[in-house]
Amino acid sequence: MRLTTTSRPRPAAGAAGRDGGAPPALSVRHATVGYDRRPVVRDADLEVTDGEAVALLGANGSGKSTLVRGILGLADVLAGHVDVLGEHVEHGASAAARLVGYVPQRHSVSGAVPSTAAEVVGSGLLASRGFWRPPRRGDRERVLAALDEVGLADHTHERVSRMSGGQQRRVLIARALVSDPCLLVLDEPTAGVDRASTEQLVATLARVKASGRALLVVTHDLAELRDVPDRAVTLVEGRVVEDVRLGARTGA
Ligand SMILES: Nc1ncnc2c1ncn2[C@@H]1O[C@H](COP(=O)(O)OP(=O)(O)OP(=O)(O)O)[C@@H](O)[C@H]1O
Repeated sequence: MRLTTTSRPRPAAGAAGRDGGAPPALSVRHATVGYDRRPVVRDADLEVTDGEAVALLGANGSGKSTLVRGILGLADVLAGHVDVLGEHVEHGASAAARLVGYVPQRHSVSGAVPSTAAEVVGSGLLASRGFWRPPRRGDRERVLAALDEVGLADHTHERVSRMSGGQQRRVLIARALVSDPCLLVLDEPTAGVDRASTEQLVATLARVKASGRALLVVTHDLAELRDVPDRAVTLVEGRVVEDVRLGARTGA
């Protein structure tokens, strides 16, 4: 039984887009992002629309994580704008937590925690809603739909610590999807994952994109993502030096 649909209703939007239509999932305009007033990323422009996937490339220390932290409201936007679905993202503000799903780099689930896949995914609802709020009707269905979206509907009650690294990564993607974000940001989703699991992860990302969500994927290995990214944006020393549309690629 499929619990997800292929076209998602948009959550309530903020301001209209620049052409007066619906705002893009992510709009970064002339943004300078850094820490303690020290700029790391300067004058960056980046837009990701619904159903579009963008790969974010750059050498170590080029500022990829800092830009992502700016989008998540975890680093200071010192100048310019970062808008998610037309809502300004400010350091510490809650808009990003509601509208952006985030899958951190090399995150796996501790073997010491005897949680099931459903419990880990359910924790994503607490994070986006606030720990003090009571469970809502429909939470169980949301968890099942998120697990279905990543192809793990048959693993709901399985201990995550017993799953493969690739499956654990997909559980974490489901945790990021459970609050129905318009934008999913992933930091090196295929790093440290074997080839077969990478194929499944890439298929999962293709499905998430087909559902209409926007994807921003930080990666060192564009080829590994096959045909998922529509564009590649490259950072060098904190500046966006290239934003190119990618043609259909056949992969290796
Ligand atoms: N929390 C922080 N406080 C102060 N400076 C930071 C912080 N995090 C990163 N930096 C600095 O920002 C610069 C860019 O780092 P960042 O982690 O954004 O690069 P990156 O492209 O993501 O690198 P990598 O590929 O190695 O993860 C570096 O000079 C780093 O020292």
